[in-house]
Amino acid sequence: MAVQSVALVAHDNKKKDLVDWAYKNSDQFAPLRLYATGTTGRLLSERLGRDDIHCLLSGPLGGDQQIGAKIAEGEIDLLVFFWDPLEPQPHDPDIKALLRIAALWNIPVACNRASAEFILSSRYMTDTEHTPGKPDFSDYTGRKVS
Ligand SMILES: O=C(CO)COP(=O)(O)O
Repeated sequence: MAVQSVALVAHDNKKKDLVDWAYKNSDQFAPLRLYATGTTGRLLSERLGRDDIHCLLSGPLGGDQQIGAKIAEGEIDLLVFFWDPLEPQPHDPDIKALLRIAALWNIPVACNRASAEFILSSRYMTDTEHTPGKPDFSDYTGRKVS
């Protein structure tokens, strides 16, 4: 399964880095469905000249949770989240929840430009034979609860 949809998220001090990186790779992004939290999405739309980015709510207003829900529903194949390790965020529980859901559903996550470059240059980006392996939660969902 090739990557078809990507979520892009960045904290304020990292937005320039993310937008510059996305612009540099805009040819590779062209065929991909893009999702983003509100402010990140607005900046990306302006810079990439795309009006088809699915801009959700701003992160602190629920956007991180919206992205997490889309990951759980299988709508997002890759998360690029340049989070800021030096700045406390008011919605820290939402950030943690988003990263947890991405780990739970086994999707690749890039947390900075270096990891984003590794992932974007991976042959798995376009390999239709490769399946990242969706986890099987049937033991959990079918468990006995008295
Ligand atoms: O806060 C964010 C991620 O946690 C990003 O939200 P914005 O893109 O709306 O700034």
